[in-house]
Amino acid sequence: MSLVVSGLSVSKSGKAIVSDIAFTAPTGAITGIIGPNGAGKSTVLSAMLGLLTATGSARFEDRELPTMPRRERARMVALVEQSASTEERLLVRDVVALGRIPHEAAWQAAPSPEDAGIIAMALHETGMTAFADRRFDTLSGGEQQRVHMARALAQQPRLLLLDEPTSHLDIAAQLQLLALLKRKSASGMTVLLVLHDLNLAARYCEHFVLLSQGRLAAEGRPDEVLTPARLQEIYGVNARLVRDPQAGRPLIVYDDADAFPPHQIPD
Ligand SMILES: Nc1ncnc2c1ncn2[C@@H]1O[C@H](COP(=O)(O)OP(=O)(O)OP(=O)(O)O)[C@@H](O)[C@H]1O
Repeated sequence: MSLVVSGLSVSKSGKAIVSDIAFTAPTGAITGIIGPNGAGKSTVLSAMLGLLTATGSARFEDRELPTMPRRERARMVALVEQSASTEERLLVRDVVALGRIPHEAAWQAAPSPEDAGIIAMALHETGMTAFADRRFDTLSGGEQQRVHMARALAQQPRLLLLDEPTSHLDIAAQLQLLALLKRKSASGMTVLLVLHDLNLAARYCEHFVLLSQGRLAAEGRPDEVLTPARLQEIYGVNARLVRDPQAGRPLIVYDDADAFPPHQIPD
């Protein structure tokens, strides 16, 4: 069943952060939420889960996500945040085991054999098996990001939300992660992810949701959403679109950018 978002609005400090966002993320597909810095992408993910005060609707499997009881929702939806806080003194396998908590009985002291198998599989799928007995705070940024992914997989969600999950990953790890998400979506998981790399997004996402200044700017297939005119209007970049001869997906070739406008020059 698709994720259907409608009329989603968030205000903070009296200012509209996102307004009247509406889109549909199809089941068994990867939907990419794209848009410039500050467009409202992370805000939309948080609002969909009721993690901040919002109006509007985010429905999945006939349930209203923002108002669902947290534990019940965690059996259905996992979120990999941009910078997740983690109990740093835990071992990697214990961080991943946190993903099983929504599924455990209240009295359960340790993971069941079934849970242990699911945790081992999540470590394997993210290439983190060899790190299982390392302390989380000794890992590199990219390794930590993979552990957060493993924790989300251990949750066995039917809807997986990811906020810039590749930001710390080298190119091989980025491709491996996206291929993993592709397999998950092909087996029925609905995947929604925020990505800044538009070429990578166009390669792996079937559906795009483009945000700009807190509003929905476009929604549809990557080749429908990514046009040179839109890239100029929304990102302020000059680009040409060509087609990847093998994958058949759109490829963006960027022209050189102008220097930073004065207000963006770092101190
Ligand atoms: N408390 C607040 N008061 C005013 N503005 C805020 C507040 N919190 C967030 N914002 C603004 O809301 C906008 C949307 O933020 P959000 O993190 O959702 O953007 P984003 O699209 O995820 O950006 P990025 O790509 O940089 O991660 C930003 O311009 C941010 O500065």
